Order: sequence, then structure tokens, then C-alpha cells
Amino acid sequence: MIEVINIRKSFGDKTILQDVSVNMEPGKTNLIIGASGSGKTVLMKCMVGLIEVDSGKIKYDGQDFTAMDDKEKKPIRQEIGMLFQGSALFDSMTVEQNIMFPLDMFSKEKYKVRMKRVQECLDRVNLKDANKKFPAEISGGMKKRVGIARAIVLNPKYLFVDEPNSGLDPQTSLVIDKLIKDITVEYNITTVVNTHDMNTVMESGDHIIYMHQGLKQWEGSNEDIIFADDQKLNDFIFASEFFQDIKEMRKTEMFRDKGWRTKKDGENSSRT
Ligand SMILES: Nc1ncnc2c1ncn2[C@@H]1O[C@H](COP(=O)(O)OP(=O)(O)OP(=O)(O)O)[C@@H](O)[C@H]1O
Repeated sequence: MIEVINIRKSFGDKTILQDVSVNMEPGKTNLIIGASGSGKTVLMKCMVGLIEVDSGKIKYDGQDFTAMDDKEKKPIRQEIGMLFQGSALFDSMTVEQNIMFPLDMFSKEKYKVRMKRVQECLDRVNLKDANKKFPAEISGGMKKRVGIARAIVLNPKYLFVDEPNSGLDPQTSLVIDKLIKDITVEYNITTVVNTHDMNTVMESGDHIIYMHQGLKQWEGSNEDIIFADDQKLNDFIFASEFFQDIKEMRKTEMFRDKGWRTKKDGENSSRT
């Protein structure tokens, strides 16, 4: 689990994060959502230590990451996998070499053992016949898969993903979302995803954190979001009439499927 406890961050006289606290749980896809400039990336960078907080704490499984020096942070950093926007692959390396890179840096295993692990990860993300290809020779969706394979090659306990669907078509986005979610559950990873994609929110959001002007405005699951009455959240997620209608339809469906009673039935709404 990653605990974010009362963190604050300003740049000059501009406050970016105002007293944010949140727990990111293992085996869950924890999504950070919010408008451009609301502080999502700064929050994520504070969590991995790329930006130093002004006050507050970040704890990794109970260990106070913010109180550690660089040497003390190293073992935790080795347990963090990262997937950046645009996948950030090395253009001059093949797919295989890209995934091997973290192992070359941190593993003392023999080449054969490392290559076996590379192949396992390639198989896990369902990438076939791409080992010897260069990033320029594969599609955006395949690049994401390579990025995911590289992010999990060291068996991370924590996975940070920035905008997994940027530049992908809706269908490929769903496949990538599912892959991230499946891997999270399978390896019990604490996954933190920064996203603008409402499909991701509705499909993979076990735990959603909505940021508004540097504050944690709302948190809950993709099911809770249907029933949320936070005006700012609703304005953000269900901005268009189309999405508003879908929300109402989904709400009605969920009431029906789960046997909840609605006010429409002439009774008080009740969820159990
Ligand atoms: N290193 C920095 N120095 C000064 N200001 C910064 C720095 N990094 C971020 N900011 C400011 O912090 C605010 C929040 O930025 P952040 O990148 O977290 O937004 P975001 O919610 O991730 O937006 P987007 O969805 O567009 O990526 C912005 O006003 C940005 O200009």
C-alpha cells in the first residue's frame, strides 16, 4: 500500500497540492483524474520522489519514503515500475533489448535467465514475433505493450502509469486498460494511473481519486461515481448530455440488477 499523508506542494507562490491524503491499495487500479492543471502529474511525481514535497509524508508499505535519503530510497525505487506517456522506449534498441534494459541495470542473473524473464513478460502482454523489431516498426498499441512488459520485468510491487491511452484508438485503449488491470490483480501490484480517459474510469476504476485545483475533491469506485452527488465531479465526468443520459441509464440498470429499490418505484431508494 502507498499512503499519501497531508502532502502540500507549491512552486513559488503558486500552491499546487493542498493537503492531499489518500491510500493506494494493492491489487487495485488507483486512478487519478481531473482537469488539466489540477495537479495529477505533480501528485504522481511526488509519490515516486521526482518532486520533493513541502510537507506531508509518502509511505510505501509503512516505510516513510519522504524521510529517506537517496541511498535509502533505492530498494523502494527498484520495486517501482513506470510506464510513461508515449511509452518512452529506446529507439535504437529492439523490443527485446528494451525489456532487458532494467534487468541489465539491476539483475545479477545470467543472460539466459534474464532472457527467459524477458520472454515471460512478452508472452504476458501477448506480444508475438516482435522480439527483434525496433520501436519505429511497431504500432502505438504494441509500443504500450512493450512499455508494460518493461515496467513489470523486475516484478514491481508498485506500478505508475501516465496516460496509458494517449494516442490509442478506443478499442486498443480497452485492451491496454484490461491488461493493466489484469496484471495489477494477478501480481497484487499497487497501480496508480493518471488518466483523462473516461472509458478507463468506467471500466477499470476500482479506486478513483478526483483532483480539483490541487485538492482531493472526491474518491470512490466506478460504481460510486454513478451515484456521486459532488457537483464538481459530475460537471467534470458527465459534462455532456450524452454522458448524463448514460449515467442515468446505468443507474437504473444497477438498481434493477442489484434488486435495489428506486424512488420511481414509489418507495425510498435503498442500496444495501
Ligand atoms: N516544475 C514545475 N514548476 C512550476 N510549476 C509547475 C511544475 N510542474 C507543474 N507545475 C504547475 O503545476 C500545476 C499542475 O500541473 P500538473 O502537471 O500536475 O497538472 P495535470 O493535472 O497533470 O495536468 P494535465 O492533465 O494537463 O497533464 C500546473 O499549473 C503546472 O503549470
